[in-house]
Amino acid sequence: MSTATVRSVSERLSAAGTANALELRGVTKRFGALAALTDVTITVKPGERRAVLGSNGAGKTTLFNCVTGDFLPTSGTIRLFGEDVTNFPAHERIRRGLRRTYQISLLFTGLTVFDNVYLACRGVSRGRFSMLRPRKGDTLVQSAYELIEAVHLSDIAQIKVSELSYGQQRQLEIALALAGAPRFVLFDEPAAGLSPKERAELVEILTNLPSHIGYIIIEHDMDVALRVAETVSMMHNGRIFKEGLPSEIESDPEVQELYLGGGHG
Ligand SMILES: Nc1ncnc2c1ncn2[C@@H]1O[C@H](COP(=O)(O)OP(=O)(O)OP(=O)(O)O)[C@@H](O)[C@H]1O
Repeated sequence: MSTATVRSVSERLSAAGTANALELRGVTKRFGALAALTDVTITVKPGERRAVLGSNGAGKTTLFNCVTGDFLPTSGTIRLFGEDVTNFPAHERIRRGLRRTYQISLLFTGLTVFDNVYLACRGVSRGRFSMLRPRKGDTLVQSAYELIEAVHLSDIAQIKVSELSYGQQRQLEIALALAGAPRFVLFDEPAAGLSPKERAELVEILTNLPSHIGYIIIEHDMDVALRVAETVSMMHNGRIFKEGLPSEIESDPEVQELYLGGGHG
């Protein structure tokens, strides 16, 4: 890692607060006899960008589902910005600044890019049941346009989602996840199905997110993951077996054997 990168990372971390963004301690999740997660302990600092990598069935999605509250862990604790949220429902975690994207699309394809983002902004703000049309000067309108710009879709803000390319739809999904000023985002395979050009754009979008927003990215594309993450956790069979900097992970023989050479994905 270069000196410039190290400096910008530490500056960002100190600007983002003191409590850890996310802390998992001894998290186990069983489905009947199957342990999808076993004794998972992870600490992510505020503003930190972490990749969680591992082969199919390693437990990555289950990890996300435990963090969001879609699943309750069988044992262990989960803290979000210092608060124990282990038994909190998903909406309480969203209120505390947690967001996620999904592998499946949740877009309204008959609406425009702007309408999708505006509705997401309304959905996480007060007065969301108002039937009034958005007005110029409305702060939510401004927020929606800022998010659209952040994901490089300004030129097509008034285009219907059904007319967007697959890559543009994935970019829009990132904008939806960013609605309502999140502090921590879980990105679930955002590069899946993207062309090389779209992947490069994704890398740019993620690396240019506001500095206080930390995230975990699950990604099968090692190249994307290692470029957008500052730290990496490797999973196998429901356990974290290695953590390190992208450069350390990339050159680690055990990782190479289990993941890079093992026909993952
Ligand atoms: N709801 C569920 N009920 C039963 N078993 C489940 C459930 N969800 C996940 N599993 C099992 O838990 C294990 C971990 O699955 P998980 O989806 O978390 O892995 P993953 O690392 O996300 O894999 P992939 O990269 O293929 O998405 C797998 O053996 C899977 O079959």
